[in-house]
Amino acid sequence: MTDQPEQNSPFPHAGGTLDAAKAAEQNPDVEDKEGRTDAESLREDRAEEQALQAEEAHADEPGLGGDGPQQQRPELTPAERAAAEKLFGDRLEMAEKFVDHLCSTGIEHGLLGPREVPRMWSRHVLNCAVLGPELPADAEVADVGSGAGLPGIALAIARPDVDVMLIEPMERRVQWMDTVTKDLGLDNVRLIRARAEEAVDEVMADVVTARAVSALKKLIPLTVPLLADEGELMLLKGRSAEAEIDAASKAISKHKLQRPEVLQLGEGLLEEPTTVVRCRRR
Ligand SMILES: C[S@@+](CC[C@H](N)C(=O)[O-])C[C@H]1O[C@@H](n2cnc3c(N)ncnc32)[C@H](O)[C@@H]1O
Repeated sequence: MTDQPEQNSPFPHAGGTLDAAKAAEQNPDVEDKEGRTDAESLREDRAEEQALQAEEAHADEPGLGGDGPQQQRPELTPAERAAAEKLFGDRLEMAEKFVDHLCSTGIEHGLLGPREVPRMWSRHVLNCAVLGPELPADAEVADVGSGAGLPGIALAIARPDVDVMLIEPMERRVQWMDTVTKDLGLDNVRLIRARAEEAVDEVMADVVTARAVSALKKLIPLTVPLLADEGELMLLKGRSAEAEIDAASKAISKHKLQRPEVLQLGEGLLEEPTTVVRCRRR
């Protein structure tokens, strides 16, 4: 999860259950709704499961950013400062403290790559915070695959009226977010250590967000079950947004969603606007 916010995570899928595994082994040629055979689907699930375990095992190893000198928070450029003041208001100091954590322990723990430090504001924190003004008043927000708290912590800082559930399966990342949110004194967040698919019974959100977790065709089945009836998905994406929507057409119709909208947020505020895919139920 180092460099590219728009890069797709290799480990978003639920992982096969034992029953699914048995079924796949017995019926290797049966196709699922996405046209994959059970055996292909199982292989893909296992690869994703292994990738998640491998990433967990190596997340805190030296060499992922912890070896070098401690990195410092980059200065805000005048344009970034104007955006940060607008988005964070009187919580700008809290946002600065969050950036301090990202640039120090966040890098040391391998949550972001060291090359991200100079662009921590523009490409990560401001890029996520531009979603803030789009959230309904007092909304319940669920951020799936929060990792280093992006976008979840940035949104909780920008919008003190909303409650943000930070859903993340990897223990070290959850511990890091726990330390950081306590240090910031951020009281409108709740940490849920789980995969999205395990959190279905305890989450019913007005807005579900995710950044760099998975391509849309896999992200939709993970996130829609966490939505309240009138809720909406706000998924941060990159240039691939339209192509991902096309590739997700079966998931969109299966989950009874309207055709997603692609929004460009932060135009005139950020050097590069943030692409967000918004989906609502039909
Ligand atoms: C590439 S990181 C992105 C982290 C953060 N959203 C960001 O933009 O910096 C992907 C994160 O998604 C988490 N993840 C993967 N599969 C998930 C699932 N099924 N449910 C919830 N989180 C998941 C991973 O543990 C990882 O922290």
